[in-house]
Amino acid sequence: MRTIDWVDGAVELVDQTLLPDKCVMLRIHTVDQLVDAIRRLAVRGAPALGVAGALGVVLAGGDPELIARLRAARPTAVNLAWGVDQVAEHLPEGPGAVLAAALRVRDADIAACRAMGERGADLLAGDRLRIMTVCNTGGLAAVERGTALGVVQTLHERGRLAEVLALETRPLLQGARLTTWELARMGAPHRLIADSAGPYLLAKGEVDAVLVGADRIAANGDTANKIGSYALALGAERAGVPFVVVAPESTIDQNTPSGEHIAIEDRDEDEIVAFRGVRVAPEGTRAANPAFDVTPHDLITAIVTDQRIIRP
Ligand SMILES: CSC[C@@H](O)[C@@H](O)C(=O)COP(=O)(O)O
Repeated sequence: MRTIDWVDGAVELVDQTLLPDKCVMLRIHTVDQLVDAIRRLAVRGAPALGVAGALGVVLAGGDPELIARLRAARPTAVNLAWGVDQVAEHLPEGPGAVLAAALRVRDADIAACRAMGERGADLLAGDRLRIMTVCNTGGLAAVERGTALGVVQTLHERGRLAEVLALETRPLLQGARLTTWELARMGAPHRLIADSAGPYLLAKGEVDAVLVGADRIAANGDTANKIGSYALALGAERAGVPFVVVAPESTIDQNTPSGEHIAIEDRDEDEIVAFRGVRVAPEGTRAANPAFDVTPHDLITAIVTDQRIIRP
């Protein structure tokens, strides 16, 4: 199954808001529909957003206003703007060239994820690895295989995975809803943990490596990823556990010198005070909802890309 693809003249994508209860494909015909799907996280995860941006330019039919709106639908994952730009530069060559460029972005993601899986699994030492991860970085965050969870998949295929400890990833529960769903489909052993249990389990020696994805990697290696990643990086350093970022080269933003320049998406307060329409805090409670945090490069053991290993 592909998370996102171009099928019979439209974008098709898995509506991730409905998982794990239902696996429903959405057909997207307009940029407005695509921007809505991106904002409400029906499609999400940096590599999948890159492909959404690329395919969205085909839907935009050269309209610069639509392209600008698509490019800005979410601010933190650089892949979205990157995917748009990869395709938009072919607009003068006509619709055939635009579609071909968009499909190249899709195919490049499939190849990049496979390469990251291999390189990441080669990097990690040990035969029975216990991996901790946050958010969802699997096939649902890309096209076919994921980034950090792509490494987990490769380890599992090689018979080297003991267990995954997956953080539930408040407030939208990408870990509880999506990562567990993917790990179960892979047949990979896993347990779900509360986000706040991460550093404690690291301190107890229950983890061999922390693997996370990235939404934007600044030129100095500072890395924006799902909120909670920074706490894991601090816990991992204290426990002497490798903290490894797995992301395609397209997530590295050479135009952003360091983490303090990365725009962090602030999402709706309702996502914190309620879940799926059920209020969990007293009425009128205010909330802060940064969707990402920044892990400074000195806490990162290695960045595994589709082309190389960087030690920031
Ligand atoms: C391979 S996905 C890398 C990141 O995009 C992922 O870790 C993440 O933070 C996704 O956040 P989301 O808000 O679900 O789009």
